[in-house]
Amino acid sequence: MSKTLFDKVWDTHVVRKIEGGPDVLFIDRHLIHEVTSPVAFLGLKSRGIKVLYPKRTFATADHNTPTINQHLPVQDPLSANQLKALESNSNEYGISYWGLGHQKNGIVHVVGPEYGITQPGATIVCGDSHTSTHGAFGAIAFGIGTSEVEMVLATQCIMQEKPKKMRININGQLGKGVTPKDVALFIISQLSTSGATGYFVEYAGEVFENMTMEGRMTVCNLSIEMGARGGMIAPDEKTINYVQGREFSPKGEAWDKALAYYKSLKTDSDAVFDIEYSYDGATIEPMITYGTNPGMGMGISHSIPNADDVEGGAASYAKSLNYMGFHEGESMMGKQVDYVFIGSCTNGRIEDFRAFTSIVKGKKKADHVTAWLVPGSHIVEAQIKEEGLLDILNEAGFTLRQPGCSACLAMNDDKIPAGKYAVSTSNRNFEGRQGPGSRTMLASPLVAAAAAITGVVTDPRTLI
Ligand SMILES: CC(C)[C@H](C(=O)O)[C@@H](O)C(=O)O
Ligand code: SF4
Repeated sequence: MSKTLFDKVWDTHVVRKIEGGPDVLFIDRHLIHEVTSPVAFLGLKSRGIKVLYPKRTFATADHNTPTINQHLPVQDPLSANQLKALESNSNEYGISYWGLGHQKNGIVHVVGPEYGITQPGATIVCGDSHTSTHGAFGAIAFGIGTSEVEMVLATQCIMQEKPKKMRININGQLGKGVTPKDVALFIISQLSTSGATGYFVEYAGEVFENMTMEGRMTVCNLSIEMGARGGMIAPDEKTINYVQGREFSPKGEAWDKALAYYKSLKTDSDAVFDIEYSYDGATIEPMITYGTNPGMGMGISHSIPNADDVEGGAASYAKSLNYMGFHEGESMMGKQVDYVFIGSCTNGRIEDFRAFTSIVKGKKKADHVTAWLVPGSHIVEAQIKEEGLLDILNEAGFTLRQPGCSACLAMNDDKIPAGKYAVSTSNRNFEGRQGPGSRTMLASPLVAAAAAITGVVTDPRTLI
């Protein structure tokens, strides 16, 4: 029978089928961080259970970590406790632990691919919704809850209902200044934040084929923001070149075997999806969000829609615009910007910093803008320095912080103050997401750079 990419990976990992119930899936790699793992370990301890395959689990500290002075002790007691718990649990159970200050430390979804933990055709889970990022490699990767983290630690398996299958096809060429982030925000604006609920998405077509691995990660990362269980892209030469030779990638004979598997990971031409959507890449503009969920996005040259033209209740639409201090029919161009944040597992990779730098080069940061530039990992941080980007950024009035989730969810000190406007390359613009009362406009690194230079929302195409 014809199979989709998703079917092929799923079926390879089913250890047991429960009649009328979920499948039991083997999990190849399990990523953990300080927020969602402590309670899972407590559960193991209370039941006297060991971690079945500690070498398949990898721990990094990212959500609560400061992005300056990482050599100093963490002040906030809750964060300090969670970080301590991650360290002691990892040590106790023989799990690789990349804590604060460790050379491999960084955002879980950035370091996973960098060290080859992420593999094509693998099953990857983490107690974190943006685990969908790893689908960029043709893996089935999804976020799980804390009780499931405990289940995976104990059994290396998880019980899952097989989701429905969606394919999103985008062909054509992207225009100038249109990045993978814009593609993702465009899709979410079309489907809404619940449009893919219950589905696992495959992204297909020229636009995704032409993307770099970093770009594919950005797209898959945002799958969860339209409600999907995850998103994936078939591995190709680019994927294989990226993966080969990384620390935790297979080597020697194991690599040859893996390669044969990777090459089989394509949707059969006559395979059927439960639903398909198709768009023309040439119609996508640089995007920006104007509301309080990632589906409230539009092409930067458009006007904020009228309540009548959007799905969902008028009352919640009005509440959202009111929170943002925006009005129906307005242009976003020229809107005040107080903060610019580039970073997160969505856009904290080297390519994002290259894009940001390409715009700010030879210009100066607007005086009133506070800019937080936060690399996703130490590798990204080192690349920024090695490639000379840091010099250009410093010259333009920017400084670089240390890796971590930072203002993406503001669990550390990087909080946008109440009422202030941030153009952010992260993934969520919920009320208070970047700090109590903060107002977030999600956008690409190019839009963020244009805002940082001009101090207002600006179409980056005018600066390229
Ligand atoms: C803290 C964690 C559970 C959460 C998630 O699952 O996504 C966080 O990473 C986020 O982005 O909101
Ligand atoms: S960078 Fe943001 S979205 Fe990604 S894992 Fe951290 S908090 Fe979650």
